[in-house]
Amino acid sequence: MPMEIYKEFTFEAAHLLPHVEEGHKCGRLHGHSFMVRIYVEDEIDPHTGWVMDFAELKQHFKPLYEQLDHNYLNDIEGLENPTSEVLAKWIWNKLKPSLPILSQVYIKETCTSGCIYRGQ
Ligand SMILES: Nc1nc2c(c(=O)[nH]1)N=C([C@H](O)[C@H](O)COP(=O)(O)OP(=O)(O)OP(=O)(O)O)CN2
Ligand SMILES: [Zn+2]
Repeated sequence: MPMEIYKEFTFEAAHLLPHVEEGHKCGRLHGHSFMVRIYVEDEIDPHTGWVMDFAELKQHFKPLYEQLDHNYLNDIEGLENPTSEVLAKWIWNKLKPSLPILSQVYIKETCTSGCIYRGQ
């Protein structure tokens, strides 16, 4: 029976959304405390009793965290229009090749807004 586990990260970043209509609040430079959850799904290893060490999951996300945290997202290649949806796909595409059991990327941009991406 497969099990899904996750590791949660928070990072601070600034952005603006370049394609919103004139006067939209998100067209102005502003920042968020983003929350990201990385989910993986696989069988539980009968010896370790886990799907994957949470610390290993953290290692996978570390290079992306370093790129994102305290940065201006629009300057990052692939994040020129940094909506939650674009960010979720960007993280997915970066992680999936080295983390094939990746099952979901969850982004929380504000207390009340976010998105979930499960690949195509
Ligand atoms: N589908 C999307 N809509 C919006 C995104 C997005 O990434 N995807 N982003 C924004 C802004 O970046 C904004 O910072 C977050 O939007 P919003 O939830 O409207 O922010 P508030 O905290 O001001 O929400 P209230 O519930 O109205 O207080 C906009 N839309
Ligand atoms: Zn925003």
